[in-house]
Amino acid sequence: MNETVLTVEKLGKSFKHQPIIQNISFEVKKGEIMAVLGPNGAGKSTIIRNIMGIMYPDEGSITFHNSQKNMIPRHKIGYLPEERGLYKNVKVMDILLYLADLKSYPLKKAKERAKVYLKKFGLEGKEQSSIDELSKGMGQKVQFIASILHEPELLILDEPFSGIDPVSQELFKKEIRSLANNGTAILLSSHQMNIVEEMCDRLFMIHRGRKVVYGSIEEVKKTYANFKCVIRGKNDRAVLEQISGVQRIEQNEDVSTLYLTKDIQPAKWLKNLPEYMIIQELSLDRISLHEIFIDVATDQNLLQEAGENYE
Ligand SMILES: Nc1ncnc2c1ncn2[C@@H]1O[C@H](COP(=O)(O)OP(=O)(O)OP(=O)(O)O)[C@@H](O)[C@H]1O
Repeated sequence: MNETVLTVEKLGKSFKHQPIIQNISFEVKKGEIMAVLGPNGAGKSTIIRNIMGIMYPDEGSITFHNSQKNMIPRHKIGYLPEERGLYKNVKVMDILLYLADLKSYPLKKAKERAKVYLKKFGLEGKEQSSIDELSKGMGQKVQFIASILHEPELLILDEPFSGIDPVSQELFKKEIRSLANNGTAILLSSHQMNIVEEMCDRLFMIHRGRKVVYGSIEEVKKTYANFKCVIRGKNDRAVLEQISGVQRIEQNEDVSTLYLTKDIQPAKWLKNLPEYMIIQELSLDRISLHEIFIDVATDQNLLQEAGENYE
């Protein structure tokens, strides 16, 4: 088991006596990508700001390795805030070196790494351009480079993919994965569920400031009905209700969606479908993280297996 880099324990924060986050506990381990998810206003940035010391928690503790609060070594943390923006009239290389220097990172090494990363992100030749001469996406790339230049042990990325094109998204994804493979602990907040599903190891989902889901992507999917089967064809609900392994049925005109219990074996289940069923089209897919998110965020709680209480 990898060593724990960040421990957030029972974190609580209120604004004007209104609780914003409550009893938030999770860990980020060396070499893993942990996602913090939740609908707008759920409290993701508040958690991140408390970790970064931009805000102080009312309750709970934040531990980096074994050191708490003001002992947290800031130079070992990289942070890409939700609010983008670097000094506008400063040159790209100058800002990168200045920020690395603030983290006490050696100048020569910072310059070498800056060149490598600028090339990687297609910004070769832009070293002497000022930030306001760059496009928004280019500026974001520079800010991302600034967050990783000093080789942080913990990297916190608040919505790293917002506002960047699909090609650049691939570059970001590749780089984030490679940093994790080299041991960086990564905490990432994003609204793009497909990306989270694809690249994160574990996730922590909050809703109205409280934990709703925490675990590996696999564990989370197991907690929710595993597969869904979509059938096009006019079938009576009564017929569908007799099929074993069906947890819940949704019908919309001729399309029926069957949410299946997690104990079914897909091939066996398909084989046992009644012969008299009308099937024009059929698909069997895993529930996506996107669907789980919508289920949680809209308070439906329909996808979670009946009787399960996810802890
Ligand atoms: N400084 C503040 N004063 C008062 N309320 C605040 C402050 N900062 C955040 N809030 C409130 O706390 C709640 C959580 O905000 P937060 O920015 O953490 O959400 P989020 O999950 O990051 O949302 P989004 O996905 O929209 O970025 C919101 O209701 C917000 O209005």
